[in-house]
Amino acid sequence: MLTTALLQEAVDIVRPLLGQGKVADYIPALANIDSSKLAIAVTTVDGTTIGAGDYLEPFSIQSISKVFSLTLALNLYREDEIWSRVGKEPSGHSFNSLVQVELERGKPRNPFINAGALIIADLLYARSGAPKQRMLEVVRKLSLNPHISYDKQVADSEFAFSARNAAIAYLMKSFGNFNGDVEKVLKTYFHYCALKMNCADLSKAMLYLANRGKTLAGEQLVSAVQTRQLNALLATSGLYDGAGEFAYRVGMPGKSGVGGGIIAVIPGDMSICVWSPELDSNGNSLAGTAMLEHLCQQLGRSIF
Ligand SMILES: NC(=O)CC[C@H](N)C(=O)O
Repeated sequence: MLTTALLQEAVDIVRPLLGQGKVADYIPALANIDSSKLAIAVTTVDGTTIGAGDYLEPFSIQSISKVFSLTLALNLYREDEIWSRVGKEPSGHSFNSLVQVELERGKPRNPFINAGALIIADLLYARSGAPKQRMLEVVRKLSLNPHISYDKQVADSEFAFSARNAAIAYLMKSFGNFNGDVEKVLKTYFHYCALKMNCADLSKAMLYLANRGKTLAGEQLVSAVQTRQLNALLATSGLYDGAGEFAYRVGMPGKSGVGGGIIAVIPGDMSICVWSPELDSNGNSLAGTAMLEHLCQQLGRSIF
């Protein structure tokens, strides 16, 4: 049964794994994080949120933001306008790979690797006035927390070390698959990555994925069919090159970020967020995955 005690048990059981992973160090703002943080929160479709560990402490959500941006794009564009520019297939390459973009002539495999998320940011930049402000409004509304904000230091630091993402964007531009000004779109993308949220905020914000598109506040954000499609993409591509391992061990649609957060969903039931900053070799939270594995075993739940 889902109880706070079960969540506390998940936190306690993975603590010995600390030290086995590696904190993201491509920018100083992330490298300096306290690697002993451990947190889990769950929001159920009846609207209840429970948590354990450091679940009220905000962290950098990083690539988890790619779920919000794709959702926003689905609100602003017809499906064919999105899927003509980015695919729906697992990449089989690291999340920030350039090679595949070159080989596949500028069309990224899916919206959850960096190249694909940059296409989505390009779309949002083109059609939503003030795309940074819009995103803030959306996540604040989804999590019922008006205090969520961007971590300026992380956003600026990402931009200062943006060579690889800039290279990906320019390469896509060279193939005619990138319309906006690269630096402006990059800044938008980095701000999304620099959103600061805690596990409770994220589990609440992702409830629509477990609730046929309906948010915690009761609004229909995307249709039930779009929700199913989002979950399918998360199950196949949300954990990058670790998606197969994650499906095997956890068996839920999910999305990770290099800040050490992972969100996961049991459709019809609950949305979950875990956080532990140390990452495995695919860039997914090592102890976070183990917490989810423990939870799904104890609950006897999986989508498979
Ligand atoms: N996997 C991630 O969380 C990557 C996000 C990171 N800001 C990047 O663009 O490289």
